Amino acid sequence: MAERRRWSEEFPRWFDWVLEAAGIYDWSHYPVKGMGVWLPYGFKIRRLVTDLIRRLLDETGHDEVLFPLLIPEHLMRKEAEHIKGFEAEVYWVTRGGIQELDVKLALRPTSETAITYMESFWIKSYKQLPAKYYQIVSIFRYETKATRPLIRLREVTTFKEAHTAHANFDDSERQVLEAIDVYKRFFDALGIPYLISRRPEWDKFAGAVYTIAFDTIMPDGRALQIGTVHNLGQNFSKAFDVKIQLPDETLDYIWQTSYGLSDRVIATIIAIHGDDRGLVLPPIVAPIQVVVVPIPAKSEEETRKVREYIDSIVEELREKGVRVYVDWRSDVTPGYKFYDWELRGVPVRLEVGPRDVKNRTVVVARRDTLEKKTVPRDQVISEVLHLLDDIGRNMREKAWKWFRSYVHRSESLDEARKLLEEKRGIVEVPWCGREECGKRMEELTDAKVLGSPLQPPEWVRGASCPVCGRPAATSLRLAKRY
Ligand SMILES: Nc1ncnc2c1ncn2[C@@H]1O[C@H](COS(=O)(=O)NC(=O)[C@@H](N)CS)[C@@H](O)[C@H]1O
Repeated sequence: MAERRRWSEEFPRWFDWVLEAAGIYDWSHYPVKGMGVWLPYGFKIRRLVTDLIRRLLDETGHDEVLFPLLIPEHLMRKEAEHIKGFEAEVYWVTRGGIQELDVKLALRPTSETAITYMESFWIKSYKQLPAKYYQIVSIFRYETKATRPLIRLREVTTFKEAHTAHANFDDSERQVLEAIDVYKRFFDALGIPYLISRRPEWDKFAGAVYTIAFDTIMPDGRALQIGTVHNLGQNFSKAFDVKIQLPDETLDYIWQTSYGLSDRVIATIIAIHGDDRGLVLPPIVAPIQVVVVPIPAKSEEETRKVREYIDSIVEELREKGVRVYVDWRSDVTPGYKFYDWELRGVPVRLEVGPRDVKNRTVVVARRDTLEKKTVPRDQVISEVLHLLDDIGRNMREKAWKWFRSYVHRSESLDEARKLLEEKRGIVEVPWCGREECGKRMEELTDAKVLGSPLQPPEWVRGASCPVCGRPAATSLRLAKRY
């Protein structure tokens, strides 16, 4: 077992250590750069995370679909901005067996081209709209910046991409707001803090009219883009000639949005909630929510009583839908088991030995605060249910409190640069709204622009752009980014 890392001091090494030590993901052995293997325990977490986003999308009228992985070159090239933006990242298949292919096939970097092409056959009338599809698939991008497990992959194995079609611009704008709300509920359920920004014109999704992004802050203070919502306007529907008949019998191209999440969501659950002992999992995505550790008894009789006592607790918890596991291993000590299940982030641990059977008690330990207490047997179930709810809330509040301490405001670029240099995080400064000033700010602070709040914030009123001195129209957020 690689020796422990400190979450707070050496986050990147801690992250690599915990992915392997907790059995989440094997990044170091697979012989293709930017690609790793989901291990059994990690895959169970991934399944619970994808179940959650599926529920939120299904409840808001989306239908899950599945498109081919390969996109022929002529489709990839139809939307000029799109291919320009992805040209440097697309993997191409050029042979089938010993045959050279006459048409190069792209491994999908995202699926707007494939989906809009198929919609040109399917969608003819406004009566069929809105059409709201999503898929959770692998996408491939030949990332040239440093690849990192779950954070910057070349095969993005948990890519949830939603694609919607609408009869008019207003409907597509409403869909953008719905997508933002779905992502808020998703990240809130996982206790992941975020700032929502409209990306600047020079950093929007290739082919979009505009991009709205969710950014969080990782333990090393750098910002990470964890979700994006794009209004695509009619850029793709014009390129693919997807026209509908409107109520007044005229024809028009459809209006589209797309919004995506990836393995990064799981990276932030691990990174933001983790501590020096390892994972701390939100109960909603914990494969094991309660682990029971029997304390060995001396006699056969006592062992039998402990087992019966535990079996009755487990049965009652399972009846309540709690995911419970009893660690009956006989070759390791209770202490080792405590370490092992803390490393795997199990939210609640019950310790049960002969003394507990005699006193009709159970020792209950919570993973987030590491507090332990002895609870009477007849209160165990209600105590566990309360804890699972309280742990989720406590983790979310703690993460938001930490996040807010990393978000600053400043009217001086010099101060902003120093803040980002010394503490990292996100610094918000007044901005006139002009691109050259935004880009100049990136240079002067040696950071990247995340974008602006969706509405101009009150506090910039009367402030001036620190580059050109013009009155600020809104604010600009700067951060060291992944
Ligand atoms: N190389 C990568 N590794 C891991 N996650 C990534 C990678 N590239 C992008 N992502 C994540 O995937 C999300 C969606 O990607 S995106 O390019 O912004 N948007 C799209 O592809 C649109 N078609 C919406 S699905 C991003 O917000 C980011 O969180």
